[in-house]
Amino acid sequence: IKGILFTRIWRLFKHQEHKVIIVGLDNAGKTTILYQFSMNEVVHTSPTIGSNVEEIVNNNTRFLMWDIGGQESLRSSWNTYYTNTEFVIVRISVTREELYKMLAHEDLRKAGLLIFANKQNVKECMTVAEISQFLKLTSITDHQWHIQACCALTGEGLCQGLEWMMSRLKIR
Ligand SMILES: Nc1nc2c(ncn2[C@@H]2O[C@H](COP(=O)(O)OP(=O)(O)OP(=O)(O)O)[C@@H](O)[C@H]2O)c(=O)[nH]1
Ligand SMILES: [Mg+2]
Repeated sequence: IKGILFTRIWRLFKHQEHKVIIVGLDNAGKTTILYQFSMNEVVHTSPTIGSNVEEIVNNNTRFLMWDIGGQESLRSSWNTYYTNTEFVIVRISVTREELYKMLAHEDLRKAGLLIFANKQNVKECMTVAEISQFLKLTSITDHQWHIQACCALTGEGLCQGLEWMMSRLKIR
């Protein structure tokens, strides 16, 4: 136990475990994305009350991913997860105002922003270009950001999102 604790603390100390939060409106596919990352599997989900957390290891880089429930009543408590967050993954449906408010939060000053345009297999789904325009992403200059089309059911696009996060860590 002592050993495990020590490793954990050491890791935190060395910043080798990178905290990621996944936020977005309910039904966006956040939990599906989390378990695609951690198990390479589509799990049966029900609306998340509170949060789920999983450790994802990629090339010796450890990410601690928090998937936070997106129902309206839960959104006011998103900010309790912000401390030490290095990356935020969101699905489009967060409105522009909500997104900008979130990025302005002190605890997310240095966080990178990865936007998953999920459910690309759904016809009516907004494209990357439409989402970029809607969220006015090009006006975000104080955070590094990236938008990635994906489909959590097949896992398509998720790796590219993870790779972007890895590349951000390298150049810091
Ligand atoms: N067609 C399609 N359905 C998806 C995709 N990703 C997730 N879903 C489905 O969307 C529904 C909601 O997914 P969840 O992962 O539970 O959504 P959530 O964002 O965690 O929702 P909350 O926990 O309420 O915030 C589920 O039925 C998923 O199977 C996708 O890429 N394509
Ligand atoms: Mg969920």
